[in-house]
Amino acid sequence: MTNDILSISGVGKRFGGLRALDDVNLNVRQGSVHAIIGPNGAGKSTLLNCLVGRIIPDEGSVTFDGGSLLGHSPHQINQAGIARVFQTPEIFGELSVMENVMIPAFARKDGAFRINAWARARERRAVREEAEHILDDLNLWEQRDQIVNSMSRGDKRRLELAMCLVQHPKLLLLDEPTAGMSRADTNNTVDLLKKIAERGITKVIIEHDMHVVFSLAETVSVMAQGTVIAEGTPEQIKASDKVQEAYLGGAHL
Ligand SMILES: Nc1ncnc2c1ncn2[C@@H]1O[C@H](COP(=O)(O)OP(=O)(O)OP(=O)(O)O)[C@@H](O)[C@H]1O
Repeated sequence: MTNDILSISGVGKRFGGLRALDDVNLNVRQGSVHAIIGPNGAGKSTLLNCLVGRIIPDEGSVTFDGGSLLGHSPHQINQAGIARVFQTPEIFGELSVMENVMIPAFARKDGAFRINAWARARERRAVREEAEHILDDLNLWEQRDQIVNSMSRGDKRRLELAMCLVQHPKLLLLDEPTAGMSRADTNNTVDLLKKIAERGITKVIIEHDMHVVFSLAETVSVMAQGTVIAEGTPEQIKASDKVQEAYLGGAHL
């Protein structure tokens, strides 16, 4: 399909004798919110690692925005427009909230800073305005001068989301965005993710919390034992016997 921003085809990965990924086929539509769910050990994180260059598949292809991702470093993949929100926030604890958001914003505009002093000043102002806008969107404006180490876990996760958004990714990978959160924080995160949906960024979400999955995703792919066993709308997935079976003994849909 021409409107797929990401196409994963026939991807396989072995760890010793274990087939962590086995002929994975998955397409993500431009602008959609696509969830990948599945019981523990299904291969979700391994697949995500293949998308960001941390793991190289043994076979198959991964195409993003018209080009192959395979053989590229995590940095190159990030530059190509894929940003990942990690399970563990990767932030600079000694710096303020604003400084943390400015770092990836400047990194994105890297080349522009070498032109001349005037262009640099203009760029700096534009970058700051963009950072301010995103902090406001993510309800972090009041905390802009706070040192990150002193923030709550939920606030740190929001900050990390801000740090991803300021890079203007074409594809945002969310790796269990609500892991370890209270129900209230989870609901806030869902609201925030809905709010940023207006930006039209394609999102792939790995998530165990079915409430989150069914509130956000338009398409759900279900993985089990290293492969995609079902795909459909949240309603189709909820009604699928095959999916219920894959989850027996695990999470309930
Ligand atoms: N680096 C590795 N070396 C060896 N085996 C690995 C490695 N990474 C993952 N595995 C194995 O590959 C399989 C898939 O793991 P993966 O972490 O991708 O599953 P998952 O669906 O993300 O699970 P969870 O929901 O528990 O995070 C598991 O059996 C896991 O033990």
